[in-house]
Amino acid sequence: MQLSPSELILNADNSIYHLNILPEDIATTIITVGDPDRVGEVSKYFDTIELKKGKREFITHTGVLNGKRISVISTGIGTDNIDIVLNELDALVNIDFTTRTIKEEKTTLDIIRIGTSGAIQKDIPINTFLLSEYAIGLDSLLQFYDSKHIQNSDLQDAFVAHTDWAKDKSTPYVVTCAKSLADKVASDKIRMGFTATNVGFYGPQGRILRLNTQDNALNSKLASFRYNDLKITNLEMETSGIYGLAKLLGHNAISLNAILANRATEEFSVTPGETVEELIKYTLNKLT
Ligand SMILES: O=P(O)(O)O[C@H]1O[C@H](CO)[C@@H](O)[C@H]1O
Ligand SMILES: O=c1cc[nH]c(=O)[nH]1
Repeated sequence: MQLSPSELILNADNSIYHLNILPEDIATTIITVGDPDRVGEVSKYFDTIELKKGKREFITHTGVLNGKRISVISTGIGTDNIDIVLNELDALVNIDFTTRTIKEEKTTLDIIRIGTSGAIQKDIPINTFLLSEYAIGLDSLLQFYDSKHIQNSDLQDAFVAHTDWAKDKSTPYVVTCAKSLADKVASDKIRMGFTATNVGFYGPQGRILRLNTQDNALNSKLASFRYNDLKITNLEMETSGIYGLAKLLGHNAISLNAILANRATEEFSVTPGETVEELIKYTLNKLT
């Protein structure tokens, strides 16, 4: 079936609509970062850079490090942007732009998020590196897709009961990382975690500046939730969407978090730039 111009949207140069890149512009190993300025912080370590392109918050650099071709792309903030980035990355490798048809033979991408995050457990020190083994999406992205088969409904039901989750909010979904990729990047420098992804930085992460929240106990309920030996470790804004869509589309994804805030101890890193830089160097070293 041919995908129509309103569904698969290509620019005049045949690049994909938002990312503004061509199929040949990306490697099969892709690092995602939230902040467009972080793209250069990653690609400055490449031995060679073959491409720099961008549009809106979606900046892409592709290059080679130690013989391995890598792309780094900024997603901006939130799972709404992740919907765009994951679908367009997949289209770049798995849809033929000339015939507008889905390719018979699929390409699998390795997708590695390098992002920042806030811990909700007291015992997670500032500047920790954390790999999200599990993610719980408090956003609604995955619920728009045929995705029940990749959700962990028992865990979700236990979470909804524990937190007395308001019906006005979307139903939480639990998804997991790609174990093979996690094994490649993990070490004793990385703490494994269970990441909660939410739709905002303030109210949805329990921050109160001037506005009161619907549930002032949200973060303490997240922190006290237990399921077998699992407990929620940290909060950020992309991981559940990346894991959910990557799994549905047949890609491998992991999310690495530089813990800059601890919400339980009310601390924030005094060296955020250095911590993110260390995580970038660590990740590139493991990938190449
Ligand atoms: O540092 P990045 O990758 O943007 O990740 C985290 O930081 C942003 C909020 O400040 C959100 O995108 C959150 O997920
Ligand atoms: O607390 C934090 C820190 C970074 N990013 C988030 O989303 N939350």
